[in-house]
Parts: sequence; structure tokens; C-alpha cells
Amino acid sequence: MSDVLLDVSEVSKTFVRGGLLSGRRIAAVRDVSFRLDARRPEILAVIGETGSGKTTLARMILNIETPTSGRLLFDGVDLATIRTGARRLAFMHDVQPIFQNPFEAFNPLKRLERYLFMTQRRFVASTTQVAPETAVDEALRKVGLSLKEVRHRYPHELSGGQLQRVAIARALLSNPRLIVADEPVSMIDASLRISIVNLFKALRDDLGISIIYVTHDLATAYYVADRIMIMQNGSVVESGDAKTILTAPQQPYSRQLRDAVLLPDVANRAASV
Ligand SMILES: Nc1ncnc2c1ncn2[C@@H]1O[C@H](COP(=O)(O)OP(=O)(O)OP(=O)(O)O)[C@@H](O)[C@H]1O
Repeated sequence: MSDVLLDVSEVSKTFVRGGLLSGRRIAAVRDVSFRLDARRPEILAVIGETGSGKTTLARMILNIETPTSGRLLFDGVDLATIRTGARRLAFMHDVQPIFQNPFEAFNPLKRLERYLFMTQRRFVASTTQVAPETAVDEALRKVGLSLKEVRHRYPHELSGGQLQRVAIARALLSNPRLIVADEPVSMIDASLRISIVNLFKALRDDLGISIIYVTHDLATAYYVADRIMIMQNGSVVESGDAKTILTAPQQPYSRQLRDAVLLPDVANRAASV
């Protein structure tokens, strides 16, 4: 096992919009490098304005998008070499996504437990002694729910916050080492956001899972993150531990972060989300 969980090295992604010859080139991500330490789970917040390249970076880390240049290694393995079904499944064991809209993550016509049992069957070896019901219930309990509460229910019967918890429970069924959460609280009622963000802290501390928290919400990023990486126009303009970015911001966007977090109404909002 490598000491470096994730190694993102000089990664860029350029999209071509329109025809291949006449098209406009969009540099969505430019030359981004950072690492996550395998021995010290952490929450890394990737923040930036809309269009700054956060989602494209997250999709490359999830191996959904291929970089135009640069290299991503997970536990020492180059993501570019993970193409076959078995290797993909092994990668998905370790790296799980959480997306913005939990209502889009589940088919409204299917009961929620179907997803959980399907995922359980997919990831858990048939040789395991743990009964599927127990495994699913345990995963739900880690996010403050239970199988009893979720059983027989359809997605629309839960709040956005509860449904995002179910999505996180489903991600936990594979025992991931890294969760990539792209705007996981932006569609959730403000009063429920803090519980999801606090859940990330518990996953880091109790289960040793590292979390990449992609957001444009400065206040929750500062509240939850160990480290913050600020993106603008595809590039990382500043990164460091959350306190340093807040107390000694170098870039105008980081100063906005400080101002947003220090303004009393925003600070109160962060405390109440
Ligand atoms: N598949 C694609 N084809 C063409 N351009 C794309 C594609 N995906 C993203 N882009 C462009 O790349 C840039 C970065 O987009 P990206 O979604 O990564 O930013 P973001 O910071 O996540 O924004 P948001 O906060 O709005 O989600 C934008 O200009 C976007 O329009």
C-alpha cells in the first residue's frame, strides 16, 4: 500500500466546443497538482466560482473524465491503466462519488432498499459471513438512519437531507478510502446541511475516510475542511490549511473567503446550516 492515497500531478483538461477544427478550446483545468496522505485522512475542500473547473477535476479523480495531460495515481496505480471491468470495480471499491442532487441519484419508481441491496451484492464478496440485511443496516446506521426507517420507502418519501444520507450509506457499503463529494449540500435544505457536513467529519475520524469536498460555499468549506484549495479559471490560485487561508489570504478570492466567513450574518449562517 502506498503512503500517498491520491497523487494528482500537473493535470490539465481541455474541452473543444464546436467542430474539431473550428471549435473553441476551453481549458477547464490547468496544471493542477496535489496529494492526499494515506496515513492521515483529511477533508480537502475544493472551492471556486462557477466554471472554475471543480467538477471537471472531481470527474478526473473519479476516473470518469480523462485528463488531456498530467497523471493521477490512486494508491500508486495510474488511473489511465484502469479500464477493464474487474479493475474498475476494484477502484470503485476504494473511491466513491457523492453527487449534488440525491433525487437524481435514485430512480423515483424504485424502493430505496433495492439500491442498497444491489450495491451490497456488487461489492461484498459472497464468502462474507455478514448477512446482507446486517451490512445494509450497519451502513445506514453510520449515517444516522436504519434499514427499518428506509425499508419500503421511495425516494420522494424522504427529505433531500435524508436521501443524501442514503446515498452516503450506499457509498459506504464498499468500504471506500476516498469519497469525492461534488456540491453535496447545495440542493439540501439549509437546516439539514450541517448534519451532512458533520457526517463527513465523522467518516474521517471514525472510519478513516478521506473526503474531497467540492463546493462554492465558502462558509461550510471553512467549517469542515482541514485543507482548502481555491480554483479560478481552471488553476489552483491558493491552497493550504483552512486556518492559514482564512487568517493570511494571499489572493483576492481567498480574501473574499475570509470576508464571507468573518461577516457576522455569514458566520451565523454557517453555524446554522
Ligand atoms: N463536457 C464539457 N464540454 C465542454 N466544456 C465543458 C465540459 N465540461 C465542463 N466544461 C467547461 O469547463 C469549464 C469548467 O467547468 P466545471 O463544471 O468543471 O466548473 P465548476 O467549477 O464545477 O462549475 P460549477 O460550480 O458551475 O459546477 C466551464 O467553462 C465549462 O463550461
